[in-house]
Amino acid sequence: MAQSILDTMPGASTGALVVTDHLNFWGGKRVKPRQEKYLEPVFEPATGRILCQMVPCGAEEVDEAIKSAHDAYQKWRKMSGMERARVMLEAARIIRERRENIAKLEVINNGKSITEALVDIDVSWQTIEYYAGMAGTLAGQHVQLPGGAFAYTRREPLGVCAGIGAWNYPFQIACWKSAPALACGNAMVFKPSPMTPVTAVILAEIYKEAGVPDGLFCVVQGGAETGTLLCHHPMVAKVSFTGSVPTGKKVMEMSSKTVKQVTLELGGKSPLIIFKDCEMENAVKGALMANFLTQGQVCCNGTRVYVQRDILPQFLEEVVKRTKAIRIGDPLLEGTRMGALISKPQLNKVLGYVEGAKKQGARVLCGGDPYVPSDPKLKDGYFMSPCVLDNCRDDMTCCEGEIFGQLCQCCLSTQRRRSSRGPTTLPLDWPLESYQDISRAHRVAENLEAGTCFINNYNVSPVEVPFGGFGRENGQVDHRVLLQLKTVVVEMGDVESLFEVLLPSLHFCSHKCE
Ligand SMILES: NC(=O)C1=CN([C@@H]2O[C@H](COP(=O)(O)OP(=O)(O)OC[C@H]3O[C@@H](n4cnc5c(N)ncnc54)[C@H](O)[C@@H]3O)[C@@H](O)[C@H]2O)C=CC1
Repeated sequence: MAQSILDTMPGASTGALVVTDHLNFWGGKRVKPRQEKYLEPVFEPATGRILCQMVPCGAEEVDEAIKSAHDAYQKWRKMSGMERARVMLEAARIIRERRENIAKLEVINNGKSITEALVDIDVSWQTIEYYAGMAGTLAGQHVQLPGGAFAYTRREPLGVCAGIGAWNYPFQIACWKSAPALACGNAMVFKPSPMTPVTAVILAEIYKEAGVPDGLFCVVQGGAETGTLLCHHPMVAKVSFTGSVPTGKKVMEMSSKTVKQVTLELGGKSPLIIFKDCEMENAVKGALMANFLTQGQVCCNGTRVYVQRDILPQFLEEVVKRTKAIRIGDPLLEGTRMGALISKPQLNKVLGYVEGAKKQGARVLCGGDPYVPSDPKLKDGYFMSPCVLDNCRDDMTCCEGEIFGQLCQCCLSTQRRRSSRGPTTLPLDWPLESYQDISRAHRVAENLEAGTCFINNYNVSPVEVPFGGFGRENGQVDHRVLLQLKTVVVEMGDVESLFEVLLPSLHFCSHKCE
């Protein structure tokens, strides 16, 4: 049982946990996978050891989960917003109470530092709390019409929503997707990334414990094939996806076949602009926050850093000094600030970008190498020293695509040009502007084509604020795409028919003919 996994967490250490519990969840319980011949190993990034086996769900299992979610939806949708809110607040409370144990499990599966994982879990329960607060406020409109007639609109749930998650924020993404969906009266079948299958099922158990109807939040494990089954299933009303741009396009295309609504949270390649009137200490801190969270595996990171010429040497010196001081190692230790990348292929991909950047003329100011921590149990982990590049140009490979690693995040694209680059071709842009001249800050924000602009900070995403570059999650916008509007028109008098005038003559005529 998940509870027992969480119970073992207080004494958990890196390199010791093996997860053998079933990772699917529907009908209110964990479900044994049926396609065991297709099992895929899931690795603990800090050690390279096998943590568990993920068995993808096939068509029959996906169908069963969706039907279980649909049954729960029939009960949940009839509850008032306040009733739903109470259950959700209880779920938020349980998560808060178990935050440390959930965070530890997340670290073991994902490789990020415990300091960051704790923030993720806090953001998770806050998201559920926020949308619980909104559940009771969802209301339609009343419109008065002539002659005492009126119309009203009802804001109704869509039905069963599918959530497809990425591996960089496994538990948080499951909460970001489920909290607004459930608050609006929907059910959700969630598919985590096959690389991080462990914590979504903990969320399913917590929702159940809090009192949702059995099946309301289901978890199906798997990769592209299972995701495809969700996108094609006729009983799924909406797909909310987080991941890469190419997969997002496929999700949109598949969902269009059965006219499902879609929310896409995709990758990006955001710029970070540092003006010479910045407060240097904050600009440097902002650059680190923009580049190194979750080992650089964050879709909104500010990876292309444009610094005005006058302050460039000082800026680089400070950034390099602090980057070298980042403590890398066992992600479960309190003092660690950088853990391991998600997988060996991801590590190799990022190292490949470093080599490519060097060949194209970038200068490595620090890092960019595989890192072997002194603790022998971490020798096969996917660690890399965070890297700062100088002399980058927009046409370099490292400045074009999303890298998702410590190179990308510290790829200082410090071009000696006067103008800062315009929007990227990717759908996601979160530019940072760091300066003290606040009127310039607003002028630049107005003229950037971007989903979000941070002024004098970076990667600050409280749940109250809409997040995204293509689709939007959080804040007061998310729930609108999780509800459908039904208009009800009510007549209080007699029916006026346009055809009524013809009737007397017709009647007269037939009478005469008789
Ligand atoms: N926006 C974000 O937060 C994230 C962006 N990414 C970007 O994506 C890159 C690759 O990461 P992946 O995890 O491989 O992303 P991905 O886009 O391949 O996978 C994301 C999710 O979609 C599922 N999926 C894959 N193919 C599918 C299909 N045909 N139909 C339905 N679902 C499908 C995956 O199983 C996973 O749950 C990263 O290097 C990064 O650039 C990755 C994670 C998060």
